[in-house]
Amino acid sequence: MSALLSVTDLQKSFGAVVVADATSFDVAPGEAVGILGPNGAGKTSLFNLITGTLPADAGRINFGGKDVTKMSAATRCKMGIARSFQVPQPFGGMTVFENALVGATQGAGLSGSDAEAHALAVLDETDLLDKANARAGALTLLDRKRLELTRALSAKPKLLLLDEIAGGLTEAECKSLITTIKNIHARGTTIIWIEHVVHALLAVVERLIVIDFGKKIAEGAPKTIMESAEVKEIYLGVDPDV
Ligand SMILES: Nc1ncnc2c1ncn2[C@@H]1O[C@H](COP(=O)(O)OP(=O)(O)OP(=O)(O)O)[C@@H](O)[C@H]1O
Repeated sequence: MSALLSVTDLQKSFGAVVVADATSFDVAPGEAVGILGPNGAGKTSLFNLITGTLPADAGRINFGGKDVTKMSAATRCKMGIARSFQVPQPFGGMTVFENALVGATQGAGLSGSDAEAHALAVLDETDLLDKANARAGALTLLDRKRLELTRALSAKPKLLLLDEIAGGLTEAECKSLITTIKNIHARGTTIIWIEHVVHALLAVVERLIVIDFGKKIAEGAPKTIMESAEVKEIYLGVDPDV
């Protein structure tokens, strides 16, 4: 099956800081892929490049068989790429429902009762329905994370990019979020998930990509990757000879 997302020889630097160094990988429709790497490795920058908020210096991004490298972030969102942010970015003065409605209208292109019905269905899926009328700025951290998920999902994405959505949660909160993400994946949404909470990632993804200094240093089955000496050394700071 052809890839939903194809990243080829992607290059991006901020002065001397290289955040994407000849990065290439494919993601198949329906797959869940995890991205690991130390702080500052370029993981969030990779999402910015894929969503189009950051222009690439060189290389190509194909989505759904189309070259989107030069397309705007708004166009890519309408084509089906949506993300959650590491630091939740709700419209704080709006209600939870209104936040979901923004994604349904602006991202998914729905209007009227169709947009409202979709926003409510997503809030049900993300367990926020009982807080639909709460002001987004007043939510707990878990619910702000759930709202990030809601905002992304309400745009009806084919590809959902999750940026450290489990960070800062308690074990119990993390477990409940994993269940929600598993359900989203099970109904066919393709996921790329950046996460430092490794056990959360491993509960969902089928493949791991590890990046360091903008370079892909490993890619493969989660078990193989987590056991590789190179990854232990670079990512976990473990000396393979000890
Ligand atoms: N707009 C920018 N201008 C200059 N430097 C930037 C910019 N955005 C990111 N950087 C730098 O690029 C590097 C990679 O940042 P990025 O946020 O992509 O890393 P990350 O892997 O997501 O890190 P973390 O795990 O801490 O979130 C960092 O050194 C960061 O300071």
